[in-house]
Amino acid sequence: MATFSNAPLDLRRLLQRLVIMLSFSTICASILYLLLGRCEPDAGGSSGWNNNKTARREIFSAPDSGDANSSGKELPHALIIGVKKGGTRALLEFLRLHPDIRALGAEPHFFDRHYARGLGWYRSMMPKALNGQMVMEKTPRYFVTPETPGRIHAMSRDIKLMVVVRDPVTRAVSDYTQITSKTPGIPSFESLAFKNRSTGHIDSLWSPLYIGLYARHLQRWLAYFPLSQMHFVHGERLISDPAGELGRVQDFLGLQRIITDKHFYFNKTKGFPCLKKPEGGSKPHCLGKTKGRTHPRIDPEVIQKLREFYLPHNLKFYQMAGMDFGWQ
Ligand SMILES: Nc1ncnc2c1ncn2[C@@H]1O[C@H](COP(=O)(O)OS(=O)(=O)O)[C@@H](OP(=O)(O)O)[C@H]1O
Repeated sequence: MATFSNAPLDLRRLLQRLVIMLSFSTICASILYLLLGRCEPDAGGSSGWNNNKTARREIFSAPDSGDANSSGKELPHALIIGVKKGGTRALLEFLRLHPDIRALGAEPHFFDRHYARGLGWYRSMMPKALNGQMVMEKTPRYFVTPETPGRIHAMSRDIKLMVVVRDPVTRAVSDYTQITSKTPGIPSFESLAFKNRSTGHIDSLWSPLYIGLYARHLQRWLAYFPLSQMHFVHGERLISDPAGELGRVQDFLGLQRIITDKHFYFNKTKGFPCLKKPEGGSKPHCLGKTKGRTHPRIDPEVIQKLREFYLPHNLKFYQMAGMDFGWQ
């Protein structure tokens, strides 16, 4: 009798337990579903964050690690790609005065020498930047390294590229001066510039001369980037009118013109414009001894021959750069 009268109560308890167990398993299934990522929108979905991530992955072909800006560091938005001995250090040091620019001091040589280290390494080299600050570096060898344009394009197709252009003949002499400072006693500029001096056959593959074949190098960049993404800085004017050149560079970078005349003074001893107050410093500052070396005297006939050699080759370059360099 007692067993019979307790039966509905047991049934109720059993039902209650069943309901609790069912709810519990539904919750577990939902959690599992979420953890397995089944809730992601489909690939064609319009979630901005997700799409951006996919796009970033696609454009980076070098090995990468970690998300962008995970440590306040970002890949560059602009690069000074050349030319060697054009005035690239001066341009970088001047640009550092701008509060919206963060620039790496050393040359990382990522796209020409250390590409295998991957974009994670490259990013880790960059200075920390605040949101909205432009990150940049300079490696003058990029301009003449064949693989570089494609690699930079694979990282970012929107990157802004700057090239400091100097008279190719003076540039060659400057390059040679640097080589002799490191390796004294090498043959003269005049003898290295020619394969055969008596026939006048110029050795265009000699590195100091090869770098000055601006049109040839630019052609490789134009296979990846439109001319509008490149800005040519006049190397000689960077010395005679640094504020003017910097004004045009700031316009190109889409930045406010903050670097002006008031930042520079002409140091007569150095013979170059110097900074009244460099970034992070309080005293006037000129570039070091390796900038502004005294060039050796070169036979004027050789200088003339080199000018004649460069002119037809680089004419197209001067037209495309849209500047009157004055030494064409
Ligand atoms: N403000 C200022 N101070 C000193 N030097 C200046 C400046 N502006 C431009 N220049 C010229 O820069 C030339 C060196 O170019 P780079 O910095 O591109 O050289 S490097 O490729 O990084 O070695 C360097 O070449 P040389 O004169 O042959 O040494 C300078 O002529």
